[in-house]
Amino acid sequence: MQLQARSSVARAAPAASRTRSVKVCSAAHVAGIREEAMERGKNDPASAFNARFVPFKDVQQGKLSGEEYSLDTVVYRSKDGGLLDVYHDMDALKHYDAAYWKKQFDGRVGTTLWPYGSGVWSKKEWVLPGIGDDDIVSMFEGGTNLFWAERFGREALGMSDLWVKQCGNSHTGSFKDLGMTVLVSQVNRIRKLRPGAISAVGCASTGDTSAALSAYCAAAGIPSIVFLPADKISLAQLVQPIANGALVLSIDTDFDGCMKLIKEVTAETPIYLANSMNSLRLEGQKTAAIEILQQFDWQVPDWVIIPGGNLGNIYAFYKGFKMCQELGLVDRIPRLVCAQAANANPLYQAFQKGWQHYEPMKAQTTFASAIQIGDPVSIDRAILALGDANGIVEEATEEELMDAAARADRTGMFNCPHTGVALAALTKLRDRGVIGPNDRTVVVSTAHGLKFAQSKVAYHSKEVAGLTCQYANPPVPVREDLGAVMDVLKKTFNI
Ligand SMILES: Cc1ncc(COP(=O)(O)O)c(C=O)c1O
Ligand SMILES: N[C@@H](CCOP(=O)(O)O)C(=O)O
Repeated sequence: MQLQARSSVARAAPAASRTRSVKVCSAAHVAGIREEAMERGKNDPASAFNARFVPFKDVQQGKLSGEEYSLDTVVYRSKDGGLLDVYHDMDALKHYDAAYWKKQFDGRVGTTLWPYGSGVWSKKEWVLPGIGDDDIVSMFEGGTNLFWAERFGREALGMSDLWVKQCGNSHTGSFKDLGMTVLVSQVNRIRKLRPGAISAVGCASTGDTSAALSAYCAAAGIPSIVFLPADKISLAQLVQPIANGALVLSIDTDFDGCMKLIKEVTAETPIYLANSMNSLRLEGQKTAAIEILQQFDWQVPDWVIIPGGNLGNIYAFYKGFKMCQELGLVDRIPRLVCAQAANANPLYQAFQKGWQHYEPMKAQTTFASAIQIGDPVSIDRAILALGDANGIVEEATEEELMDAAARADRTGMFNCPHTGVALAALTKLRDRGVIGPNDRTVVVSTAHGLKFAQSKVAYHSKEVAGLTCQYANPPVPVREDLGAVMDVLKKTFNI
């Protein structure tokens, strides 16, 4: 749909400035927030924009084939079985200039105005423009800190401009919240439009998608089902969907086996698929890229390094950067690095072969358990993203990823093993001189380290077979005796 007339839409002031800021915390006011959002929605400028599903192949070929689906349709694949993409009416968005969008997005930071206080929904016009504010299920996700890794950059890598985007500082402890707010909001809308169309929402997971899905569904009162590979996820991740009341199936297979099963189940039942094969998820995840640019005052970093497993997120970041470029907010996009565990590295293998040959693999056990994936659903999306962003794929062994996480922890972080994979990839690219000492570089931290306490404890206890654990810092057992305590202090600090 084209924007009718610029003047008619432009007359409406931005929603954030038209409506009083609602500083509300108590449950008694919640109905008020939703009513106000509904009222505001009647002339919401976002409704002048339009997004729909198109075949991903059309995006690859840069040409629309005419096959398209409303976002209210339950569909995950194009007619030829390929992936879909959410396609935005860019001409409509272009009716507003870059200054308008920057002002709009910047003006919503930190607000409690529903739903714009969310880092995702603060970009609503670029995400799901057609959804009513009242249908949105949000925890005010996003808005995560961009940590200047000053000491780690300087001491470990000789870098001056290294940053870590802390996507794990989020409601369920990973970046998955960004995509799940979008998917569950759209499910909420479809269930209101067509009761019975979706009876529950399901996913296969290595632990983070399941945590986010179960939390957002629980908030909305929607049943959720998660397929987990038995004994292959952390205890913290296992307990998350259990606590949120999801139906948890612990299946005697790996993630790829769970993914195969959930695809079959969702093809045959009114259970809606919540994995990133469903491109709605990526619309939320792409806002992390936009947020990084915003946090740098719309200056473009040289490199962004992202750990990759099912490979939806690397494409989501690319899409976020690309939209900012196409709409004139920035003049280029950063170079992207996808970092994989050496034990689960099908993308790395294909990159090594110059993209001439790709083969799924049986992923081996890795401490980076959330990316223990051998048959990534978004392989084509990742290849497109890396091709256009002059990208690189790097890998990290178990020792490299655990050491990198532990070493960076010593400078004030608390990294999950997947962030360790990205930090190890960065270390290798610095060693080879690919990334320069003054290059502005962002490492995307995808989950909170507290979800992976078990493996961190094992590392610091030097209990990992085959690893030297050179940055281990085991606790010192001491008797309840001042002399004994003083002995340890004197030895450690030479006092
Ligand atoms: C913590 C964590 N990091 C990285 C990833 C990789 O993201 P993607 O599957 O989108 O490549 C995942 C999930 O796969 C994850 O849970
Ligand atoms: N790491 C993921 C794996 C599934 O990825 P998805 O983005 O396709 O849902 C998880 O936490 O389950």
